[in-house]
Amino acid sequence: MDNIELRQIALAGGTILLALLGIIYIGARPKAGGKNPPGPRGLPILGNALQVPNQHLGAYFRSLLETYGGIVSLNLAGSRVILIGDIRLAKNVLEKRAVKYSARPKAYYINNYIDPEEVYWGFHNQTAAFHIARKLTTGVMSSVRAGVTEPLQHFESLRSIQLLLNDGGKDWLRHINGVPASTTLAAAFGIQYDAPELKEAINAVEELTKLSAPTASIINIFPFLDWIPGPMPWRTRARAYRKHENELYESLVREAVSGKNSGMNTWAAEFARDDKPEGNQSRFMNIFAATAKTAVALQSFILACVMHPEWTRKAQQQIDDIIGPDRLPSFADRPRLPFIEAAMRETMRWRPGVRFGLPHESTADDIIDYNGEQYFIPAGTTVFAVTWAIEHDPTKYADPDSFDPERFLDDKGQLRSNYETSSFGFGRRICPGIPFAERTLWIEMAMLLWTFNIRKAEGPSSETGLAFQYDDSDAGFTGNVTSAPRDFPAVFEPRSARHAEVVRREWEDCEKDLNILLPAAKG
Ligand code: HEM
Repeated sequence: MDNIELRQIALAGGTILLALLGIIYIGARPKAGGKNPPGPRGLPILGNALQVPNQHLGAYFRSLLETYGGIVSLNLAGSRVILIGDIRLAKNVLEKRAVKYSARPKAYYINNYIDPEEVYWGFHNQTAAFHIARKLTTGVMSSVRAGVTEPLQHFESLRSIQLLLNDGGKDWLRHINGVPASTTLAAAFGIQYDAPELKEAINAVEELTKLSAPTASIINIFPFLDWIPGPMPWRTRARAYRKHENELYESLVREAVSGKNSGMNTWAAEFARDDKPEGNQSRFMNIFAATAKTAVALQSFILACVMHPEWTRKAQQQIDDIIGPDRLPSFADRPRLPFIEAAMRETMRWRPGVRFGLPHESTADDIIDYNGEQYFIPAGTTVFAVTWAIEHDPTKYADPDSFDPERFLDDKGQLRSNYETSSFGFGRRICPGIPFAERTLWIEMAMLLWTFNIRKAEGPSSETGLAFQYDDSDAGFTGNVTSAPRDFPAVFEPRSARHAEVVRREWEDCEKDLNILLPAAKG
């Protein structure tokens, strides 16, 4: 849903509403028993639509929450939006009242053309299909929790580390992005990191991301245009995408279930098994090609190493004390390396990849109590839990823009027990991929810190002739639904010749065959 342009959509939506219906806007009025949450004053008809920026929506939402408190109401040309900037309230609404707050707002182009069969179940409401897909995902994630994918995740991280060693970080973004992409697609479909299908699957997700943006098609704004018969551009593009996508995923699932990858314990094989009560559900596998959010977290981690290197010395000290210079970290070391865990939590807090979560939609009228006030939330309200505000609440996180993993550690250097985060969403729609994402992040961060000192590139850039200006403010990040650091150079220096030699040796000796890394269950 990148390139979101709420303002344009709301503006056009509001205008068309007026023109077609000729109604006089009466505003989103409070009902008996509760008032509207506070928010900026809007215009007649358009409400706040003209105030909403096209980019950096997360920053705008955060500034509103700082001005008005932990809950803000916006009226986008008649559509009601609630922003939440307080984790207690987010849990109270999206978790305790999940029955009312777990739908997704509908998008015309996605629902009617891009994904009419609702296989990308994260976009859609809680239908029977959604419950089946979610249950199966919880099932594969329980084997992830049990460690089934850890050998694969260890291998993929080691692969990226030796690539970084070989080029000193010249192509670091590609190597780092490759980790979540090939780990997820191997676990899901058994795709090898060098298989052509990997690139194809990533391209298909990129196209889906574009097509699912609210601005992807004029019919999101003017659905009545869809009455025009014939080969309109939105139909042609969606049809081409669907055809290519169906062929791609059918072949990925076929290879995983009965073809060359069928010797592996993949999620596709699990979804396709027809001896379970739900039968073969492999059509829900497409969603697992999305790996961007994990990649963004790794990019932000590299930015934190480059711009705020002070903390890396402490992390490396702990790694040296526990592991020493003769081997790389492995998952077995995780309980003894709380600093890495804290650095991972701080990365997710400091520059969350999804700055205002994914929208939930309420399905029944509700009244919520907050700070002594009662607020009325009508059915059909879009609710955003704004991570960018929640994770930067100065009453909870001192100096919230500084990168400081130690805020998650107690006096003895152990992890504090009260950890909670908004970065993965809430309630019935909370990210089901957390166990997999966390393992990918942890092992990659541990290996990077063991092997390298990661620093800024010095000297003038060959392209501009000027020193590169590093920037961790909003301007240094893309301002879409997924907020990633803009490209920046980084140098990956091995901490010693010994460290480099150990990486090369472990890479040479490690198991590389996915059939062995992900063995199919016997019997
Ligand atoms: C650092 C990495 C990740 C982040 C920050 C992240 C974040 C999120 C967020 C914020 C949501 C929306 C939650 C809500 O609506 O309340 C979500 C949904 C989802 N995520 Fe993740 N995610 C990550 C990695 C993954 C991975 C690795 C997978 C799968 C292997 C995954 C699968 C999903 C799915 C299927 C949904 C839709 C759930 C639903 O609608 O019920 N995510 N994620």
